[in-house]
Amino acid sequence: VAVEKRATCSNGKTVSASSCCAWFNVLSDIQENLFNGGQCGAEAHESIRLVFHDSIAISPAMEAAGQFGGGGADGSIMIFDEIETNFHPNIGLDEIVRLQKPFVQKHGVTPGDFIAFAGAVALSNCPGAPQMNFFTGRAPATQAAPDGLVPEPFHTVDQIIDRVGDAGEFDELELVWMLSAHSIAAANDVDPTTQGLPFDSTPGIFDSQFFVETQLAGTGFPASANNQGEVTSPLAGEMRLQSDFLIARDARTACEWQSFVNNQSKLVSDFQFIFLALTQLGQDPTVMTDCSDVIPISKPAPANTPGFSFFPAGKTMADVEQACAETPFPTLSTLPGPQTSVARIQPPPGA
Ligand code: HEM
Ligand SMILES: [Ca+2]
Ligand SMILES: [Ca+2]
Repeated sequence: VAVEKRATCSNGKTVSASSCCAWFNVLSDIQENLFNGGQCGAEAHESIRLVFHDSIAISPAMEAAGQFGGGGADGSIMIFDEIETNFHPNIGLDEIVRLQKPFVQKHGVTPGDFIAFAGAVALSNCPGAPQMNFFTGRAPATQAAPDGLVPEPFHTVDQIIDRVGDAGEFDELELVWMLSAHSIAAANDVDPTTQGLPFDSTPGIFDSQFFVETQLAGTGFPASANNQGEVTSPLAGEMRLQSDFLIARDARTACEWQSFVNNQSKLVSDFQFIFLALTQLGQDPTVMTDCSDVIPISKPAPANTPGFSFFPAGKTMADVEQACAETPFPTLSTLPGPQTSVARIQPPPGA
């Protein structure tokens, strides 16, 4: 096997292989024309969710039973979008697939590589995110993934632990790591009446507020009540998924959940690891090319949130539903002022 040497691209940047250089053109194109000038907005959030829903659809258990179990991070969700975006857990992803497709065609890259790339670039736009990795080499999927492999917010903790265990031999701690993505997330379809309801009070920042706020006692729904997979949240305007509520309180996962509170460096290193693993599901990493040099250095967390967690205004330790039996919940300060409502995320035009 010929080992490619480090190469210098026409923009003067050094990369691990000359084949990586073409991705700089993709980068500037999507930063400008998909992510609205490098924002951590709805398009970035949806591009990150798309990585998960493309990659997690792989099942060695189904293969062992003689059925096709999906190809993981293979771009199937874009190539067979007419099939996969109609699966119930993929609701709403037709929109980001439609927005991404023209870039795939224009730049002549594979859908699987593009989805992983867009996800890594999207994360780099969210202050506080890890330095993201990106490897190329995903051949186009030849079959749609089967239905039933993507976790739903109304699934039990057992179901979700089993699913990620099957997909990538991920354990329950790694499940918690991957859910850090819900720190930069909102729901458009869980509540059919209202779009863009964030999962934490800082949906534009990759921080640990998701892990703090999911531990607070629920008080109400941000919009309509009794939606499948939704439970009450502690803040006006905030959406809480039943699955996040349960995983935050399950004896197998609660201490790992709490471990991210006030610990940005653990959050960052665990997510950097698990995101790369997700983007390599179903692929052989030893034959992929490391183009991580193309991904921008992530924006630092803003000065007013220096990696530390806080209680939202009006909330204190008394609101914490302590679930980790071994370690007390960290002492946090409360943001000053009256309780505020979490602002909705503007969906992309035409969504
Ligand atoms: C494992 C169990 C998981 C469940 C049950 C789950 C469920 C959901 C649901 C129901 C939504 C709202 C969708 C909508 O109504 O628009 C959502 C949003 C999101 N999820 Fe997850 N998710 C899980 C794991 C993950 C993982 C591992 C990632 C990424 C690594 C991820 C990334 C996201 C993102 C970024 C959004 C926000 C999308 C947006 O703002 O438009 N999720 N998730
Ligand atoms: Ca796939
Ligand atoms: Ca956040």
